[in-house]
Amino acid sequence: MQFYCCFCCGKGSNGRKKVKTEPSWRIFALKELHAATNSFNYDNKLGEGRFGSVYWGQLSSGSQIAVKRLKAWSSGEETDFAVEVEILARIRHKNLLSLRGYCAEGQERLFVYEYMPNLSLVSHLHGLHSSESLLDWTRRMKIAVSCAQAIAYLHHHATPRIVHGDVRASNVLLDSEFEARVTDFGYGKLMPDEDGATKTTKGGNNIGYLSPECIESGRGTYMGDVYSFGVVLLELVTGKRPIERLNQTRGITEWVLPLVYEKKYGDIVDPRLNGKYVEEELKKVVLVALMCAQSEPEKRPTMSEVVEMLMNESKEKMTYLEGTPLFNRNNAGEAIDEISEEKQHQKQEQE
Ligand SMILES: Nc1ncnc2c1ncn2[C@@H]1O[C@H](COP(=O)(O)OP(=O)(O)OP(=O)(O)O)[C@@H](O)[C@H]1O
Repeated sequence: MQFYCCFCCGKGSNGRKKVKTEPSWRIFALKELHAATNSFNYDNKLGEGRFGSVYWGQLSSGSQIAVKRLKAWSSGEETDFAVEVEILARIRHKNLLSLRGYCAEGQERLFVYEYMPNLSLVSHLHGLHSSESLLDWTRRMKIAVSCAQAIAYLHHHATPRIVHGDVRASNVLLDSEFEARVTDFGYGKLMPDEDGATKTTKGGNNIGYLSPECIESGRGTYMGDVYSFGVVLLELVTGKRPIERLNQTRGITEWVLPLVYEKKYGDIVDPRLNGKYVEEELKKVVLVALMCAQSEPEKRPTMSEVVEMLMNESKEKMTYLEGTPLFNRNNAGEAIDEISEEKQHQKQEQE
């Protein structure tokens, strides 16, 4: 697992003193960000989320950035903001979209990120790029593994360890090589609600991604992230949204499970792939996804186990897993009960 150090100083492994290099993040002046984004011009706007609007920009060095301009900020929390941002900025992994810096002037609070030319996974599955079918099977597998590695890094290796709290397809950005760069981690800590609950678990576009226990408690958890990642995996291979609202609301797990009982994996896969996928890999992703998206948190694997399974699990082990109760028709009643319970929670959340 590769990660980068923010500051290179002190001695290297060969004992020679290293040259102190520029930190990989810094504080930006508001003036500089105004110049980079053409004064936050509407034409530069990439989109809008719960925390603010995101603008494309270009620094005088030529490098492209994405600037998130946060909504109204209460000035009383200035010190906390700087401290928390500096902690977040030190969390670096090749599949996390780390901060390049921030700006805190007057009432303005802005985050500066590297610009991701292939935008988000959601734009390829359901949005702007969905008709172009740029996500072939190889790319989808690469996204699955790199996204899992990023979340596993947050859970098991980052200091401090971090619950993402808002794992979903719109928070999986894609770099020029179509590798995942997971974003929006740590926001819950930075911007808690008045009642202390993390905003990331409240309302918004995360319906369908939240585990039953996170809906219940209003807080993100490690195992809640695992559940959400399972939903993202299913979305990635099926091309379907996490929740369908046709005659009735139906979760993606509810749609996939009966097809797994029937071993109809070909009916699960995104038709835009035109049948071009690796069957064993598809089976592996679907089974791992369903293990992650179980209602009971203690039954879910950890993110490091997920990475291990996605990367190394043998065909034999997958065949064995397929025979376990979770994927067995005899267990169908129980599994559907669990899903209905989850649906109930989601309905309550909507109300
Ligand atoms: N670094 C980036 N490079 C390219 N596009 C980006 C970048 N960061 C965000 N975007 C795009 O900007 C838009 C808004 O992003 P933002 O993170 O604010 O909202 P969101 O994740 O869609 O929703 P929410 O904030 O409610 O979780 C999204 O369409 C996202 O794809």
